[in-house]
Amino acid sequence: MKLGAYLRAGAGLQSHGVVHRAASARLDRRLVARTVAAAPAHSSSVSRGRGRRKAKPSRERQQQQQREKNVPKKWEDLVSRPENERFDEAFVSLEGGRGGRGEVWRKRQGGQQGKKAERRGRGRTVKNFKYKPGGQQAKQIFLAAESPGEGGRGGSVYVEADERYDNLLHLHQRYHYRAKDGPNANPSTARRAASRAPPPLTVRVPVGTTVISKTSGGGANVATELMTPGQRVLVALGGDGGLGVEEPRSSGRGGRLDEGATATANALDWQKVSHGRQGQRAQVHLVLRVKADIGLVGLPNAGKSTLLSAITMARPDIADYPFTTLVPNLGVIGGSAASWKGNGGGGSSEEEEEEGLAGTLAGDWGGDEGADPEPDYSSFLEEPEAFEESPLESAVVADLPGLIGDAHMGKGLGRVFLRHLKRTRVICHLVDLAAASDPLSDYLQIREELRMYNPDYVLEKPHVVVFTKCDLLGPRGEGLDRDDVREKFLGGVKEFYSRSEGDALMPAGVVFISSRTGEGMDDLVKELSEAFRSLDF
Ligand SMILES: Nc1nc2c(ncn2[C@@H]2O[C@H](COP(=O)(O)OP(=O)(O)OP(=O)(O)O)[C@@H](O)[C@H]2O)c(=O)[nH]1
Ligand SMILES: [Mg+2]
Repeated sequence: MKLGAYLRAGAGLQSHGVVHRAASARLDRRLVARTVAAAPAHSSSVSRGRGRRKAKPSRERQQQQQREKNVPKKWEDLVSRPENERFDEAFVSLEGGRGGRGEVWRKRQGGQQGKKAERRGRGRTVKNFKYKPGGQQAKQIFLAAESPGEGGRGGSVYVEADERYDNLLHLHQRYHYRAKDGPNANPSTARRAASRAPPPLTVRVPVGTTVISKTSGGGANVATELMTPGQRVLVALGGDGGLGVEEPRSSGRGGRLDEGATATANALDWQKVSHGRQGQRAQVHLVLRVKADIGLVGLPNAGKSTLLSAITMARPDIADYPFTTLVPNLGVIGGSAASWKGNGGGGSSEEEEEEGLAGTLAGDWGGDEGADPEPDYSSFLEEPEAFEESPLESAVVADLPGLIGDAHMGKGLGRVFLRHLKRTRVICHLVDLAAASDPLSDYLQIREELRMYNPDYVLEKPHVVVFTKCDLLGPRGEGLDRDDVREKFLGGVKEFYSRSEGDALMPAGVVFISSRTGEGMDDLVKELSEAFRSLDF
C-alpha cells in the first residue's frame, strides 16, 4: 500500500472511532440525566462525578458580575423612594459592548501548496455573478480570505428623547445596562465582521431630560438637554474589534499583523492585539424637567387637575382631597377630540366613568345640591380651529402637584417637583375662591414659595391669577362684584410688594372661572394669549 493511501485509510478509521466515542458519550449522558431525574435527592452525589461539570465563569464574566453587584448608595436610596419622588430622576451605568475577537491564523505549512491549503478553509462562499442557468458554472464560488479577519466593534450606547415616555420610572429596574458585544471574526465572516457592528443600545427618556454623564475609558463627559423628540446623545462607545493576526513563525520573528497594527508586535503581544477592546463605561445621571408652555400651580384641591381636564384632552385624577396629583400631568390645548374619545373605548365605558365621577362629586357637594346637573369636565376648549394662529395653539399645559407654605422645608410633597416649572413659559396660579377665607394670603404664600425655590419663577415668567370654583360661591358670591374683588386683590398684592420689585411681580391678569360650568374660559384664554404675546418670541 502506498503511504498516502495508508494514511487516508488510517485517518478514515480514526475518524470512525471518534464518532463512535462521541455517540457513546452522548448515550452515557442521557442515561445519567435519566438516573438523576429518577434518583432521590440524597443520592444525586452518585451521578455528580459523571455529569458535565459546570464551567467556571471567565475572568471577564466574573468582573462583570462583580460590577453588577456594585450599585452605588445613591441608586439604592433613589429606588427605595415612592414613585412620585423618583419619576423624574434616574441613575444608570451604561457600558458599550466589548469588541469582537480578531481572527488568529496558525502557522502556515511550508511551500506554495501549504499556503493554498491553509487559505482554502478561510474565506467565504459568495454568489457567482457569472452563473447562467444550464451552464457549467457553479452557483456559488469560494473566495479565499486575503488576511485574517478583524473583530467587529462592540455596540455603543445612546440616550434618546422619545415622545412615548413621560417619566423615568422604567430605568429604576436595574442599575447596569450593557450594549451587545461586537461579532468575532471567523472564516465565514472573513473581513466582514468589522462592518457588522451590533445594534446600539438606546436608552429612551422623555423629552426635556438632562443627561449628565461621566464617561471612563477614553470617552468625553456629556452634559446635555434632550429637547426635541428623536434627539440623542452618545454616552459610551463600543470597544474596538480585535485585529486579525497571523501567528509568528517558530523562528521567533514577530507575527505579521493586519493592516493598521504595528508590524513590530512581538511574540508576547500578538495574541493580545487579537482581543477586542472593552467598551466605554458611563455613570449617567438623568433629570427630567417637563417641557410645557403653561404651568398650573396652587394649593392642594384648588382645582388644577380639573382645569387641565376642562381645557385639554388629558384626564388626570380628580378628587376632593388634597394631594390627589402626585406627578405632573400634561395636556395639549386644542388636541383633537377624536384621539381621546377613541382611547376611551366604547361609549358605554365612558358613560360609566362619567357616572362614577358624578357620584363622587354629588357626594362632595352635599345633599342640598343633589339636583345639580351632572358635572361635565369634558373640554370647554375642544375645537382646534378656534386656536389657529393663536399663541395658545397646541400649547402644552402641565398640572403640578399641590404646593403649600413651608414646602421648601419639606412640608406636603416638598418642593422637588417645582423643578418642572423651569421650562414653562407662563404660570397659571389657581386660587380656590369658594374655600379660601383669605385668597390674598393663599396666593402670596405660594408666590413666596416659588420665589424661594427660584427667583426667576416670579420675576421672569408672566403669571395669570385664576379664581376657581366660582359656581360654588353660593349665597356668599351672589352679590359679589368681580371687578371689586379683582381690584381689592390687586391692591393687596401691590401693597405687599411695594417695597421690593413692585410691578415686575404683579399678575398679568385676574380671571374668575368655573371648570364645571365653563364660566370665564374665554377670559382665561384671552389673558393667557396676552401673557404669551408679552413674551418675546
Ligand atoms: N364646583 C366645582 N368644583 C370644582 C371645580 N374645580 C374643581 N372642583 C372640585 O374640587 C376638587 C379638587 O379638584 P382637583 O382638580 O383634584 O384639585 P387639584 O388642585 O388638582 O388638587 P391636588 O391634585 O390635590 O393638588 C374636586 O372634587 C373637583 O371636583 C369647579 O370649578 N367647580
Ligand atoms: Mg390634582
